[in-house]
Amino acid sequence: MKKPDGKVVLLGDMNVGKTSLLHRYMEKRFQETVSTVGGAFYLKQWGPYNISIWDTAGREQFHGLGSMYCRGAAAVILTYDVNSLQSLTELEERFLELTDSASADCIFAIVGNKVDLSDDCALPPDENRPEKPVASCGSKVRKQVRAEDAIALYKKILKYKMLDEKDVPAAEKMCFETSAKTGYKVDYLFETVFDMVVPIIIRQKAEGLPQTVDITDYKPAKRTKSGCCA
Ligand SMILES: Nc1nc2c(ncn2[C@@H]2O[C@H](COP(=O)(O)OP(=O)(O)OP(=O)(O)O)[C@@H](O)[C@H]2O)c(=O)[nH]1
Ligand SMILES: [Mg+2]
Repeated sequence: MKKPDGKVVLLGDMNVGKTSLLHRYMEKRFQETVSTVGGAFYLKQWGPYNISIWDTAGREQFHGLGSMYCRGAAAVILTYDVNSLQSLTELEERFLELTDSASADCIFAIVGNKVDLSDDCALPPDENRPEKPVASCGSKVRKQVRAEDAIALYKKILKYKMLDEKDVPAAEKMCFETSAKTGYKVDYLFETVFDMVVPIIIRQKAEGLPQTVDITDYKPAKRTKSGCCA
């Protein structure tokens, strides 16, 4: 098997469409999925480099695996569902800390998937959205997460990582909206990220950093009261 030169990891809550995005990009089709168990990866040739793209499980019981998959990652694609504000909140509350093991110069992309289900009839900026029932907007439902919400999260990530806005790609460039179902902006997302990780791969190769996932790094998650893992 070819050895990967660099790693891109998809993270996000269950059901947001991580596996579907990867299928759409790699196989150019949308097919029914089953909820991911553990993780899986695809290898993508990008110019002279082989990039491994890791699909992770959003389900809580697999949460402990996330930081193992992120180890040394050149890019992390944080995925949410544009019709679920909670799925965006989860990125900050549950998934961001998993990226502590990623490369220090890791690229972050924030991706709102399932745009085919909603119309972008923008909400008034001061409307208190989460408590409101989903209103209809034309033939579709009204989108629950605005582009500005994703941009605000990107800026919080920079703060968390203690990065200066002027040293990293602009938030507007790194926040995407996609549909794995129709294929909308899926190629654009992955190919933008691949172009950005090439310099990181070159540096990692020069430093001789390994690009495999070491399962001995896995630390089982603590049990919570509900019996799930955290
Ligand atoms: N309408 C629509 N449905 C989607 C889209 N992407 C995924 N889905 C559906 O959403 C459900 C969950 O998709 P998955 O790709 O399995 O989600 P996941 O993030 O991989 O979930 P876990 O593996 O549990 O973490 C499936 O029924 C998909 O068919 C999309 O862009 N539009
Ligand atoms: Mg999945």
